[in-house]
Amino acid sequence: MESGDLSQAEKELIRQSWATVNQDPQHHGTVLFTRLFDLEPDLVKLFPYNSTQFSSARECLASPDFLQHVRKVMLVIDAAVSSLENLSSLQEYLIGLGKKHQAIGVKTESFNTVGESLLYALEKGLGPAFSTPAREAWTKLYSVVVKMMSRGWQEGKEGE
Ligand code: HEM
Repeated sequence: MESGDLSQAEKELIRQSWATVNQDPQHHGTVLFTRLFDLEPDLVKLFPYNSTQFSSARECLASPDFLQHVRKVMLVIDAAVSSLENLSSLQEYLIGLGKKHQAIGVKTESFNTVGESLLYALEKGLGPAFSTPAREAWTKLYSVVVKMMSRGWQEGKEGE
């Protein structure tokens, strides 16, 4: 799907909701990852900073290194929201990012769980303002991001 599939009204819903959530990316990003680890607890093992694995999601979520990753994810989403008129400008970057995550050991299905967790965090952050059309718009946007990352993931897999 290309960015042209998002209507102007959908782009506006995305911008509005992100303006609220992005006031506190650390908090909403932590809500996202808390949900992600509830849904897929094994993902905690893929964050071995300084070669030591966290023994629990709670320990991982409290680590400054991990919080940097939360920040990185929120920055990628912010870049997507800022590039709604031209999402293909992010293509090369997202392909590279997908390749990197393949090397780290992330499965493509986990990208979808991140998407679910993002919707969860938006819902928690926005409450009733997170309308059904807003949810649909975000689902479309995130699927463009995942599609590009998955392409890179596949390239990484084939290059093994
Ligand atoms: C599916 C679960 C994910 C896991 C287990 C995971 C894990 C990791 C790990 C271990 C690193 C390297 C250490 C670090 O930079 O903190 C990393 C880097 C990174 N991740 Fe993730 N990640 C996941 C999802 C995502 C998603 C969905 C995004 C963005 C939409 C993302 C964005 C980034 C960025 C921007 C970097 C830095 C890449 C660089 O250094 O060039 N990650 N990730």
